[in-house]
Amino acid sequence: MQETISTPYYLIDKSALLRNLQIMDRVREQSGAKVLLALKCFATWSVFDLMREHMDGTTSSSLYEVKLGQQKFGGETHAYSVAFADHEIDEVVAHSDKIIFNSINQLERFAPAAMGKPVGLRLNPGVSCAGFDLADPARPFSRLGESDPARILSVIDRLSGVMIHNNCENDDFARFDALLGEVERRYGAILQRLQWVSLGGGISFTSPGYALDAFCERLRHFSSKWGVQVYLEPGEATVRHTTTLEVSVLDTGFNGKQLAVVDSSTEAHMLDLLIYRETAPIGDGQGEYVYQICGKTCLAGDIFGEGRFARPLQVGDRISIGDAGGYTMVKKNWFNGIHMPAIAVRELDGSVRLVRDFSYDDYVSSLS
Ligand SMILES: Cc1ncc(COP(=O)(O)O)c(C=O)c1O
Ligand SMILES: NCCCCNCC[C@H](N)C(=O)O
Repeated sequence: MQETISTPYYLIDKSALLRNLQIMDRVREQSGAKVLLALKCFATWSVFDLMREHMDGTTSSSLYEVKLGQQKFGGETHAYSVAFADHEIDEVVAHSDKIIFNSINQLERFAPAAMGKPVGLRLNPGVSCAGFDLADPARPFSRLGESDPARILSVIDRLSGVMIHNNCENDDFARFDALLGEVERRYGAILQRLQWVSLGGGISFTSPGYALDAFCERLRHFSSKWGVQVYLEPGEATVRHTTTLEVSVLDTGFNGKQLAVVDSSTEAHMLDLLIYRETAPIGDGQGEYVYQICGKTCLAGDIFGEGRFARPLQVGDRISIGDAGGYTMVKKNWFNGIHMPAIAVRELDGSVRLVRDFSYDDYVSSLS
């Protein structure tokens, strides 16, 4: 079946997803934390049937995400946004179990609309683990959350919890532990007044070798010390190494390096590679023929990375581009009018199912 699906398409492997989800189960059980999928990273609802068995719900960054979370995932639905608009707030409240405001201004403006639902505030502790300035919530002049303990204490009676997201791709438990310690030292007077604390996403606890037992113990200790329900909001950790972008070679060439142009694009289909100046894992890393795999847009730097192959590439050869689950499908766009990748799922029994494809009509209807 897989060979009959036309490229390009994203292929989500449920068995690989299940491996990450089983780690979610272990963390939930061992630590007592609740685990919410961060929809900003991955919102492909065709696999929510499997995910919802191993996660407690979703968290969101917008009205549309909160609605999707409630309607397609279920469980506990957290609403957060850097800024809600007046015309959104009633719908946000209607579709969520908790509303987390980014600022005290937003809290004061909208908390009366919360209809008695639990209200939270984003706390920005001013310290973080983020290798990219762009994704560092504690960057100078950050707009993400409130930092001043006195200001937060001034509204504490209106809060049932706080959300702290200050990690990005942090696979070092010691670093996580140290950051959480700093939060406890600086914000203890706040933590002791709360019922729940969300520690956000960006913790790579599904990565091979992550100190899972220590992580769970740390979360359990934090929870019992402050008397709070802990939440985690993993995006990337949920879907890392579960999804490929399947493409075909359209042309080959040589310009100091062997080049292969494929029927996809970084900018349109794996945008984070450009934003964060990274390359994708390509193929199985075996073989003596090295190719630079290039996208087909006009952008000179539309390059996925380099891959090794067992034989010279030819037009029509299929290639798998790895790690295409997080921040890909949610960011895809119609740049250059190139064909939008379909979405397929490899089920647990190995069968592959096409769950969505896109056509010229979708391109036309995305504009007017
Ligand atoms: C508030 C919040 N929670 C969770 C996440 C998910 O982060 P990650 O995909 O790195 O786990 C993000 C990322 O932007 C976030 O801003
Ligand atoms: N792989 C390159 C870094 C990805 C950063 N992910 C961003 C996560 C999230 N949007 C955040 O801002 O924390």
